Parts: sequence; C-alpha cells; structure tokens
Amino acid sequence: TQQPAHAAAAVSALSPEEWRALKLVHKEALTKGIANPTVLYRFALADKNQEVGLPVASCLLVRAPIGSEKPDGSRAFVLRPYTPVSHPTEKGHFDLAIKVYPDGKMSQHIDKLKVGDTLDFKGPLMKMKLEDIAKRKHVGLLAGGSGLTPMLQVAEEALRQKLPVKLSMIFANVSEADIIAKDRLDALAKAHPKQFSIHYIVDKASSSSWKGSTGYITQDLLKQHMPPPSDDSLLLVCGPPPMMRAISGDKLPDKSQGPLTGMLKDLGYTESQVFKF
Ligand SMILES: Cc1cc2nc3c(=O)[nH]c(=O)nc-3n(C[C@H](O)[C@H](O)[C@H](O)COP(=O)(O)OP(=O)(O)OC[C@H]3O[C@@H](n4cnc5c(N)ncnc54)[C@H](O)[C@@H]3O)c2cc1C
Repeated sequence: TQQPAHAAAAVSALSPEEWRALKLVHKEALTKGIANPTVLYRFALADKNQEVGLPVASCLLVRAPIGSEKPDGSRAFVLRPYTPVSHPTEKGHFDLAIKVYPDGKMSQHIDKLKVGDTLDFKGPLMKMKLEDIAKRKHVGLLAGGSGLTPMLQVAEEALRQKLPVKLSMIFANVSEADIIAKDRLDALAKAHPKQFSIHYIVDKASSSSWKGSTGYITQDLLKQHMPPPSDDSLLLVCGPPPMMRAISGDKLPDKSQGPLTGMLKDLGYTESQVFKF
C-alpha cells in the first residue's frame, strides 16, 4: 500500500511501545564542582523538524545491553528513566543532563558513547499530569542534583501555560559549581516573581557572597520555603537516595510510591500531598 506524503512527518519521534535508536550528536560538561559531574548529551531525532513530544510530567526510558551475562553469552538490558532538559518544542533533537557516577551502570555507558553512536529510547512514560499538579494552589518542588530535571520540566511548562499555581522550589547541591541550569532557574524567578521562587542550599559554600543556605535540608528550611501541609498543597520530590530517605522516604523497589516517612511525615504532610518522582 502507498503511504500518503505526510506519513513520514506524522510518525512521532518516540514510541511508548517500541525502542528507537537515536544518535548522540553533541556532548558537553555542565558542571565542574565537587560532586560527580553532570554532562549534557544531545540526541538527534529522525527528522530535523520533529519535536520530542513529551507531555509534562513524563520521562524517557533508556536501555542498554550492559546487565548480567545470560546463558547464551548475551547481556541483559539495563533500563533507566531520564527527563530531557531541552524545551519540549525544540526541533530535531533533545538534551539529557546526566550525572555521571564512577560506578553507575547506565551513566558510565552513556558517558562512553562517542558522537555518532546510538542509544535506545522509548517513551514517553507519564509520571503525573501537569493538569493534576496544577489543581493544587501551591506546589513545592524539592530537588537534589540531577533530580532537578523533572522539576524544571514542571515549572517551565506551568509558567509557560500561565496555570494559576504557585511554585516554590528548594534546590540542593554539593557546591555552587554543581548547580545545573542556575541561569535558567534565576531567569524564571525574575520573570515570574509572584508565581515562582527558588531557594538554593549547598553542602559547603565556597564564597562569602553565597546567598543561599548551607548544610543539608532541615525541617525549618522546609517550613520556611514549602507550602504548608494542606489539601491545597502538593510537594514533588526528586533527588539522590540519601536525600529521598531523609525527606520523604524513597520509592519502593517496584517503583511505587511507598509510605511517606522522613521530615515531610514529621511535619504533618500526608501521602496525597507528596509525590516522589
Ligand atoms: C523520573 C526520573 C527521572 C530521572 N531523570 C534523570 C536525569 O534527567 N538525569 C540524571 O542524571 N538522572 C535522572 N534520573 C536517575 C537515573 O534514572 C539513574 O538512576 C541514574 O542515572 C543512575 O543510574 P546508573 O545506572 O548510572 O547508576 P546505578 O548503577 O543505578 O548506581 C550506581 C551507584 O550510583 C549511586 N546512585 C544511583 N543513583 C543515584 C542518585 N540519583 N544519586 C546519588 N547516587 C546515586 C548508587 O548509590 C550506586 O552507588 C531520573 C530518575 C527518575 C526516576
């Protein structure tokens, strides 16, 4: 059967059912701090006019044959989710910002890819609909390190769509030089002073001019910057395992939400007021 002329353009860049191999076209360091480095990887879409087409909040799934060896000598696939940091409407490519761990299976694999190599993608994988997030009057965004990526997606799109929701973010990092997308976040706060606020916290401040907090996130800091426990509030949390454990409890191994524990529980939030990415 003959395909209509527009058929090729109508094929979406990614599929939730089918793995698509996309080419790495650019790679650059985003941070040079004390923490493990975050690197930007740009992947090309099949067509230069295509958009990645990700609803907010959703992520992409990546797979690579780097798992345990099977009886036939082949290797099992390792799967990991990532949230692009490029605008969903950018054409022809999308960008991932990935923290490269010295013993990280997938981040090491991706970091060893050369420009021109491919990686398998599938998606989008829906996490929580933006319209459901924006049903609450005040949303708290609690991000640590590369856990920023889903929060950035939510904040930028809610503000772009002028949704009537207030957004307050705490972004925790090891040092100032480890903060990704700081210019972008500061510009958002400047452009939407009534709707979006950001408070930075670093483990160690390297200069006396540091205006954010220092140390780890505490209950006092949460009380100061997050919406209070209420059914009008929603707190989104995404960060490294130790931060998740301290703040909300981590998700369960089957990726379900699991019980709410940690500081948010102690402060009186309920499970319906917290979402772990
Ligand atoms: C919805 C969602 C979106 C995500 N988006 C991004 C993204 O945009 N960029 C990104 O870099 N990551 C993102 N992640 C995390 C990502 O999926 C992987 O967990 C991460 O890249 C580590 O995988 P790995 O195979 O390299 O490490 P693994 O082999 O799984 O772990 C190796 C070592 O790294 C440590 N480690 C693993 N994960 C973390 C962590 N988050 N913080 C601190 N130490 C850790 C472990 O303790 C272990 O010692 C996202 C996760 C979710 C759930």
